[in-house]
Amino acid sequence: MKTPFSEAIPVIEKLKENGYEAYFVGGSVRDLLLNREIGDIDITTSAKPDEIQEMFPKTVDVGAEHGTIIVLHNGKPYEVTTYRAESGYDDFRRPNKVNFINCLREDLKRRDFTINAMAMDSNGEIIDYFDGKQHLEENIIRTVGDPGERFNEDALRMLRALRFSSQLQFRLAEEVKEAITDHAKLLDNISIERKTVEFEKLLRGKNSKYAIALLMETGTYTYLPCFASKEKELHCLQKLDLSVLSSSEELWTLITYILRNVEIESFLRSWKLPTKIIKAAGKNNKLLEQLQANDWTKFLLYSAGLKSALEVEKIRLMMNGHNSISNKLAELTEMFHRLPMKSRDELVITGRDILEIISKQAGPWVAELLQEIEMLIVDGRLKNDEREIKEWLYNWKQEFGQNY
Ligand SMILES: Nc1ccn([C@@H]2O[C@H](COP(=O)(O)OP(=O)(O)OP(=O)(O)O)[C@@H](O)[C@H]2O)c(=O)n1
Repeated sequence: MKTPFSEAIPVIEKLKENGYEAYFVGGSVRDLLLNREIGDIDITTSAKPDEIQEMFPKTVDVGAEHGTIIVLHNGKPYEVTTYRAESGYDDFRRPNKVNFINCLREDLKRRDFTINAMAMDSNGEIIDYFDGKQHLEENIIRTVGDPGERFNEDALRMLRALRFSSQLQFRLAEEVKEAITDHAKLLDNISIERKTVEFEKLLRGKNSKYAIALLMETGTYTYLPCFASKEKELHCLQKLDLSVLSSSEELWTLITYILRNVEIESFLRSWKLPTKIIKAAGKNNKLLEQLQANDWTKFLLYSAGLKSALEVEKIRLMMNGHNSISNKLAELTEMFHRLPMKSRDELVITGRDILEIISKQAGPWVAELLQEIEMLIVDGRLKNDEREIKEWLYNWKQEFGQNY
């Protein structure tokens, strides 16, 4: 049977044939031992970036200065990174100065958590210098060595600790929690893009409730854009089962809905989110507002479109503590499919047709009339048929035409 690892073995073998050491490392080894779905496969090696590039026909230089080259094998990308070693990456440019053979331990020592600091050779043998396996069994997150040192090397690791606690449903070791509390301020130096990725994963993990509690307990939440005084809102997020969310659009719609008083666009821009998400959250919040007064009507569903309608409905159901969300969403989907028309593109007449029949000067009234026709069709009171609509327009002209 092909597994993500067996497909990657030729990459390791090639490195070894050329006299280098090479191992699987990091998250993929952790996830294999946890029986979780395997994400990206990372390989660590004693070969230097230029040597990796020479050995494989298809490579992408994604950060040779940090020792990382992507190797494409059978169309799949593998991140191949030269051992991180004490002497630093600078030595890649002076290839004869360092010999990376036997530096695996050094490499693993520089990783964030013991559960992420295991390697696996091409025979499936696990190399575990820092008790990662034991900590996996104990469901605990511990740093490799001193937590303060690891967080000083990269402050994002503090948010990673919280995100893993949520995704894997692991506890944070007491000394890790304390070090995060002491070093939280270092998060000021971390780019917002990196924080956003971790925050999303943290919220969408299985134990977001615990991770949000940790955000508050360690004070790290104050280093997230616009969250400094939002304890009440974080408590609110904590009460929800966020694992039902299936997209970033849904997540950020929910967050902005809970925050209520923020200016949505500038808030989301401060998280450097893509325009697509900013637009969706803005539109969805307007819908949520409309739905506070009334339930779905055919026309509201039509105007929203199925994608937004489902996003919004899921959030409404979550907030109301509903426990049969998928049934309700299926009902709404059915209601959408029963609509006589699903989008304006399907409308068989245009503003030009209206002008021809009514023969008055163009103005906002044309768009208003088009919308009225759309509403009647969506409501099932008029057929989306050219002849019928034109007949309706002639009648309209007779009745109201003079007043326009
Ligand atoms: N700030 C970081 C980021 C990553 N790593 C190391 O690099 C590996 C790969 O990192 P990444 O791909 O970001 O995360 P994964 O652990 O693979 O987890 P996931 O794929 O679920 O994001 C980690 O396992 C860890 O050993 C680290 O030490 N410090």
